[in-house]
Amino acid sequence: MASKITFIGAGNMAGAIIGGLIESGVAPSDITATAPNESELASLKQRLGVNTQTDNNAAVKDANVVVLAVKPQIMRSVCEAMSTSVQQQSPLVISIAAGLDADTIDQWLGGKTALVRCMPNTPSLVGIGASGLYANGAVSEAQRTQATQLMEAVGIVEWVEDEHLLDAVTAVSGSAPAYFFLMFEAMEEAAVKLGLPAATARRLAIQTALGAATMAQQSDKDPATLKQNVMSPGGTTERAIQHMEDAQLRTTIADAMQACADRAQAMAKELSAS
Ligand SMILES: NC(=O)C1=CN([C@@H]2O[C@H](COP(=O)(O)OP(=O)(O)OC[C@H]3O[C@@H](n4cnc5c(N)ncnc54)[C@H](O)[C@@H]3O)[C@@H](O)[C@H]2O)C=CC1
Ligand SMILES: O=C(O)[C@@H]1CCC=N1
Repeated sequence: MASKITFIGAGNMAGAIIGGLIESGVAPSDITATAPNESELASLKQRLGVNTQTDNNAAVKDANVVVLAVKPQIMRSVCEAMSTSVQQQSPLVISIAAGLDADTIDQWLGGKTALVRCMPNTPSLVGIGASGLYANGAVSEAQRTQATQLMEAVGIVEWVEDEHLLDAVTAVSGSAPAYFFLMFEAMEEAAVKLGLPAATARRLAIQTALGAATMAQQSDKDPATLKQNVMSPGGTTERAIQHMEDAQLRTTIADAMQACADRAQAMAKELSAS
């Protein structure tokens, strides 16, 4: 991928994607990251060897791809302050902000931007990311391929043709690593109550999640069948699963994902009106 890629913002998500890109073979010298804070940039430079810059406009010059990786709440001021540079350079712009719609960002950047909205997740850091992508009308086929290649370097990619579906992607993968981390916390706490040392419990729970995910990915059986295969009639798993069903775990998950997608929509409304 012989592109110069600039990340506007150098926080959790940018760091995860940059780490994954370098791991996949992208040269650190082809990557620039920006942030207002020199010390945040110094640690990124030391850790990953990328170029750093506190001036967003300078960082956009020479970039083929600009990834907007700041918090949604400051996206407007950041975009408006670099709109002239973006208009001059005409890079492919990829926004990873939750909620914010393509038309709003395009407007803040001065219009006619080739803009891809991407909803990634933090496992991109270890090359097992899952990203949803949406392109506006100004994105060429070559730029779509460029965005696919960039995000496939850190995981799997699914394109959506209806922009609103990115809110569903946020609910099922963007925010979802946190759901599984919560599950690890809860399982570790419960296992400690059952008498296991915390470190042992954590190791076993994480390895089990990894095993279940790998099986689900590699098997031709659906998750319901794989679950059934663990449940001996009258056995231990049946008791555990029955307890989860009785406690309406499915409803809790559905409600949480609905709340996630609703929040993305509400953020888009709040921020486009501000
Ligand atoms: N953290 C996650 O799991 C995910 C985050 N996202 C999206 O990624 C974006 C960034 O989120 P995080 O990385 O979690 O936030 P973060 O707070 O870790 O990073 C934000 C970065 O922006 C920098 N920044 C602040 N003002 C700036 C400016 N004027 N110019 C350049 N950089 C500036 C900060 O110094 C920091 O490096 C958000 O829009 C979020 O919706 C999307 C998917 C997953
Ligand atoms: O919580 C958030 O708003 C961001 C977007 C998806 C994951 N983290």
